[in-house]
Amino acid sequence: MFIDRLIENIKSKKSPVVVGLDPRIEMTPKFIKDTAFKKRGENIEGVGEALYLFNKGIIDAVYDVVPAVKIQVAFYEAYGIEGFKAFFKTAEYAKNLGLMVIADVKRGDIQEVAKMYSKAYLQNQLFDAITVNPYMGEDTIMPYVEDAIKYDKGIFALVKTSNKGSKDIQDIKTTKGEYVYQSVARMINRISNSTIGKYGYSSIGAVVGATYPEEAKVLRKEMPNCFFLVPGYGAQGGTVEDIMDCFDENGLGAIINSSRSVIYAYQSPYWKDVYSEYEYAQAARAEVILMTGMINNGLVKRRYIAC
Ligand SMILES: O=C(O)c1cc(=O)[nH]c(=O)n1[C@@H]1O[C@H](COP(=O)(O)O)[C@@H](O)[C@H]1O
Repeated sequence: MFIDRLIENIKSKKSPVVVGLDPRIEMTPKFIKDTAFKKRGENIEGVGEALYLFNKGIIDAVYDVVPAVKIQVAFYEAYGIEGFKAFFKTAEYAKNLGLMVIADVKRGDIQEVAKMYSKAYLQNQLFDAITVNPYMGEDTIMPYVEDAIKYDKGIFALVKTSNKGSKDIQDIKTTKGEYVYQSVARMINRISNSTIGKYGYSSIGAVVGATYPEEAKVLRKEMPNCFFLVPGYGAQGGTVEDIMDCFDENGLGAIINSSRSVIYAYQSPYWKDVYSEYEYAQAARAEVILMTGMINNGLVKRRYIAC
């Protein structure tokens, strides 16, 4: 089952860290752009090649220390077909090195359309899981749930997102006296009952932002079946302390995504005097190892089991 494989990958890598492959061409090291543009031209094909080469370097540097990567489709979709090629090639490269691949596509639409999104990603062997947006209602996420079960995949449904404006809608009080995100959490936790693995978690998980630790603490209790995908660590301000309540006492229950803080670690004040842009991938590895150590340290301090 997807969730059991994810947990076993976390245990074997001793890390709950997910590297977010969200590459920006303007932040790509010059030596990579030079190589890509020489090969494919200084055009959209060259951009696609540069994004792929950048990702390949990061994957080579981290595949043995993290369980999964998350590839946010917008960074590729922006470059049309060439961007999509880089997206799929990146997924394939990561998969071949044993990483689990989360396609961050945040889909949501009426059932008939959702079926096609599900066909595109959950029925594609390159992807282990996708992110979905459940705010259009239960019927709209059922095609993903059905495919997750049928094709042994996972989904992470947005519950409490990391952005500032997540309060605008998600924190509205309902007539039942709870927040909208709690109603969504209840719906997802109920649906997740249909596919529980041997560690007690479901392949139907939730996205909970690192930037809302109080809400995460409540949600950990209200969604006992659901593994959390936690974005917002690092660049968006989430800290180790902020994510601790996303875990259970066995050190399970959450994977922590960091995109910018890892892939551009070589530009950060912390690493910029240590690694040059030629060593961007080593810097990403150093950052991932540091992040893993800090999280495991935090878990041990709580007397939880480390990953
Ligand atoms: O679903 C997500 O992954 C997601 C949900 C959310 O609430 N907030 C959020 O930032 N994300 C994603 O997590 C990543 C965050 O990137 P960094 O801020 O660079 O670490 C991006 O790929 C976002 O699309």
